[in-house]
Amino acid sequence: MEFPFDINALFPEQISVLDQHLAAGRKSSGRGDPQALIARVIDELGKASAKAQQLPAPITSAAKLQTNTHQLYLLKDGELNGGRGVAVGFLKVGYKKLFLLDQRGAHVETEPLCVLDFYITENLQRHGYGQELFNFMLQHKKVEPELLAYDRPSPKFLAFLKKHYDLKEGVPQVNNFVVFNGFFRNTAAVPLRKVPSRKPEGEIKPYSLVERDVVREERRVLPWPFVRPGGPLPSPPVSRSLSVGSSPSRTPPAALHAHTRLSDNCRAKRTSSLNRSQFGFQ
Ligand SMILES: CC(=O)SCCNC(=O)CCNC(=O)[C@H](O)C(C)(C)COP(=O)(O)OP(=O)(O)OC[C@H]1O[C@@H](n2cnc3c(N)ncnc32)[C@H](O)[C@@H]1OP(=O)(O)O
Repeated sequence: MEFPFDINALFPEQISVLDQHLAAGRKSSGRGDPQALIARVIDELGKASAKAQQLPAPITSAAKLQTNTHQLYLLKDGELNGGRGVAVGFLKVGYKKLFLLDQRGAHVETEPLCVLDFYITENLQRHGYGQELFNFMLQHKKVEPELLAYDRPSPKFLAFLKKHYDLKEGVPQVNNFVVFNGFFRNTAAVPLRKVPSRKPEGEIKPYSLVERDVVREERRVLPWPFVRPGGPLPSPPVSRSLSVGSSPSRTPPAALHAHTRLSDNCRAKRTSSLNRSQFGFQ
């Protein structure tokens, strides 16, 4: 995604880790307030992500980032757009308190790191950028992919997780999050924040109200999947499957460190692909 200002001046690193302060490590050498320009990049990427996922409104924006404790990894390609750089995409993660079901169907109260939003601009998808961004986050957060919770992953994202990290056996949940088999097997290594068993009433909702749900709340009276008295079961808000891999079959857990083994492949693929697709950026 191109912008009418110098992306390289705004984001000195190939991947910038942004939080509520909207600072990317260096003051812009161009015109304008760096924070406002960073906000503009986040807002445009957030809008494009929502459109790609057919969400009614963006779940990622500068304003939302400023009022949460989420982290947003922003990937640029500094060589494109005549050396001014382009914003390639972003990955947003954050901790969420969740009730999850383990393989035996028992409720587990957790606070895992969750993947909340993930987007690579359309014309750069399937070039390895997504894997580069995801691997960076895994290393930055020191976490393995099966130890994360995924907020309503799209079909493309599920294909991505299966291909790159061998994540395919999901543990069925009643909320919108997807976790994979290794999530519960490796709880010793999970950056789970153990939540005290006794919580004030209502602090944790049986149905986790997250950003995607807040968007939906603006259009609905009752949150899915609760049924209106006497009414039919409402449909999910978007036409994406809400859980995956409910097969009872058990396969060996995904090999740890798969992402590091694959990172070289992803770079090689992207480099060759880029030669065919460096035109027509939005
Ligand atoms: C919790 C959430 O954030 S859910 C929302 C996820 N985001 C979206 O769905 C937005 C649109 N999609 C995208 O932005 C991207 O496709 C991402 C972020 C899912 C993946 O980023 P990419 O740069 O495309 O991934 P990368 O190139 O590293 O890996 C490619 C693999 O991802 C999967 N993938 C990517 N695009 C597609 C697609 N159009 N159809 C099917 N699978 C896809 C495939 O497994 C693909 O491997 P393949 O080309 O050999 O089939």
